[in-house]
Amino acid sequence: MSSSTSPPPPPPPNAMMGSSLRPVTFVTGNAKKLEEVRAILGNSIPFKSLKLELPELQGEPEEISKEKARLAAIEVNGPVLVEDTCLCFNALNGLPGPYIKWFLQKTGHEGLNNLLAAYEDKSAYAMCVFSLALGPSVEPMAFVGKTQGKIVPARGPTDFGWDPIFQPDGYELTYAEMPKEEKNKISHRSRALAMVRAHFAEAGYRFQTDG
Ligand SMILES: O=c1nc[nH]c2c1ncn2[C@H]1C[C@H](O)[C@@H](COP(=O)(O)OP(=O)(O)OP(=O)(O)O)O1
Ligand SMILES: [Mg+2]
Repeated sequence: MSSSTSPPPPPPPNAMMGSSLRPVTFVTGNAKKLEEVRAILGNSIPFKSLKLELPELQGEPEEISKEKARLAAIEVNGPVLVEDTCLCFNALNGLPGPYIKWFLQKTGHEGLNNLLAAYEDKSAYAMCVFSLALGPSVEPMAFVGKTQGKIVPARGPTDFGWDPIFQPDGYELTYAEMPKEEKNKISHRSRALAMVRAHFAEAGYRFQTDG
């Protein structure tokens, strides 16, 4: 059956599609994270950055990351991207997980190895949860990337967190010993950013140009 009036157009796949967004601001207090995000994203997603240490909830990694995004979106009053990084020991059912920053600060690389001394299983995974909030009143979306590996006595440069004690599966080198480009190919961060990128491509956001 045909009708004389055409049906209403289907709703856009994303409510923000076609509207002009300000560029996304990546909010972090960690310069090394920012360096990696820049190297991994290149020109694929236009973004600015803001150095800000946001308060972090306790809880499950995804909720911690999303809450960070909510707070960042209020600060920036626009679209934001944040991430929270976990280092999870399988023998400890995923701990230290999101609390790795404090464990690292208080016990150092050696203390982190000692935590596993009582266990045969030294396996671990690095995890990054990026959260994107399009604005202060929009529910954040989370994107997770993981890299499996094991915890080893520290080897390599000590300029970025727990890189010297994490040896990804399939490598004889720790993250710290690997050339940066190699880490960025296989890292928890690059895997999560691949999902962020796919989302941007799919949602078709348009960004305001300056001015
Ligand atoms: O690829 C990494 N390789 C080695 N170490 C890493 C990596 N990525 C984060 N890290 C460290 C930084 C911090 O000690 C903890 C995560 O805590 P996390 O709250 O996500 O980071 P942060 O407070 O430094 O920066 P932010 O302002 O974005 O929250 O693991
Ligand atoms: Mg933090």
